[in-house]
This record gives sequence, structure tokens and C-alpha cells, in this order.
Amino acid sequence: MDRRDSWFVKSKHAVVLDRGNYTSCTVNLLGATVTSWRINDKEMLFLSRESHFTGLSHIAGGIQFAFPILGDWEFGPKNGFARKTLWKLVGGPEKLHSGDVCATFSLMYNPYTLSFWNFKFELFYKVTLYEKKIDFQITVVNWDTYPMEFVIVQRCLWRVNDVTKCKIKGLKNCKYKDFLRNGLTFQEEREDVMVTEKLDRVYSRTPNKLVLKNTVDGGSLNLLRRNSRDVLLWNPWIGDSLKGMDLGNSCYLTILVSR
Ligand SMILES: O=P(O)(O)OC[C@H]1O[C@H](O)[C@H](O)[C@@H](O)[C@@H]1O
Repeated sequence: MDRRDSWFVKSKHAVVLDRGNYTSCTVNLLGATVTSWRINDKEMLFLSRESHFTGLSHIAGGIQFAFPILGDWEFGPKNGFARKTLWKLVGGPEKLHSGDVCATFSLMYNPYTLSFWNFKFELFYKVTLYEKKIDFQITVVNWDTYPMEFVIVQRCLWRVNDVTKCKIKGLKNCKYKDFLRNGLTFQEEREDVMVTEKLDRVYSRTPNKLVLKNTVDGGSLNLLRRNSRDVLLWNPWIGDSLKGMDLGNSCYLTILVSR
């Protein structure tokens, strides 16, 4: 465990799900950000060295939410307020008979969120840690009597050794909106999508299973989704990442759960 990780684990807002055998997951109440997921002591997530828990900004890296908006927002913070707000632990961490561990977090509307977005919402986030997998269940409740329009994105910043060796399988023939090309729509022709430049695009109607090859230990990650068809693929690339996210060699694969 390096210095950064231990700092996040010690934070008074950190909730640790420990499955034993050096398999654990740490969720920081700031944004319910998953700052670490370790399988047999191997870290799977990318966390920026620039990331400090000051309570003033979001945690850069890990698994975080963009809610109720993705990207720039004229009424509030970029990518929304959910990652900048303290969530509550409402269940667990609890060890199940199987040895797996789960915990549930929630974020309810409050004066801060209402100052940007006039909706009475509640988010529930159940995290279950298994021996070699992690499961996330996201529920959005609308306590208002009128419809609520929002986007919720679970942004998963995976740690990889060399992003140029990563391959993402499962996107062939999917249409994507490319934010770096005036938001125009294109069709993916490749069997394996590689990350060789700055990327910021949303693929739509993707299959329920994608495979990310060549992650941190050279292995693969199966990314399985339910009720979510869109995927954001984002990588700031070397120039920009040095400014903010400190590493070019990271892959940012984000799951967009659309309303
Ligand atoms: O650096 P952040 O505030 O985390 O935002 C990083 C990125 O978030 C999303 O993925 C957007 O699609 C990008 O346009 C944006 O650059």
C-alpha cells in the first residue's frame, strides 16, 4: 500500500469493506467515491497523486459519480454536485454468510443541492465486494410529484500499466457521440478499441458486457451492466493529464446509466 492509499484509508470519511485475504474496497463518503479496490493486495483503481481530501473539491480518481449532469454545467459544478457532497452510510459494512461484504450509501437533497438543482431526489448506492468481483447497485428516487430529468454516470477510472496496450472489446458497430469532434456521431468499426489519443465520447446501445484487456496486472476485466446501455470512454492523454490527473498511462472507462 503506498502513501496515497493509506491516507485515503485513514481519512475519517473512509468506509472499508474487508473480505480478508487482502481483498478490500474503500469508499470515501465524499462523493461515495470508491478510492480503492484491491484483489489479493493488487490495486485495480487509478487515483491521482493530485487528489487531496480537503472537503473543498472532489476526489480525482477512483470510481465516482457525475450527477445530475455530465460535463460543464451552467448552473453548478462541472459533472454535477454528487462527487462534491458528503454522502451517508445507511447500511453495513456487513459480512454476508458467503463471506462477501456489502455497504449502502445515500445522498439526499439538501440546501446545497437545491441551490443548483430544484429537485427532491435521493440516491442509494449499494456496494458488494466478492472474492474477485465488485457489484454496484444504483437507485435514484424522485420524491417530487413532477418528473426529474438527469444523467447519472458512474465514472470508473481503472488503473493500467500502459494505456496504449489496453483494448476494449464489445463496442464494434456501436454509434458514439464524439465530444472532441463537435459532438458529431460516428460508428465504431473496430473489434478492439485502443486508446492512442485523447478521448471523450459516449457510445450508445452497447452490449451488456464489455471486456477491458491489459489492465494493471496484464489481465482482463469483464464489465457487466444492467439497465444501462451507454458508455463514456474518456482519457485525457498525456499533455492534459499531467496538469490534473498526473498520469497518461491510465484508462478512464465510465459507465453512463441513463435515465
Ligand atoms: O476532470 P473532471 O472534472 O473529473 O472531468 C473530466 C471529464 O469528465 C467527463 O468524462 C467529461 O465527458 C469530460 O469532458 C471531462 O473532461
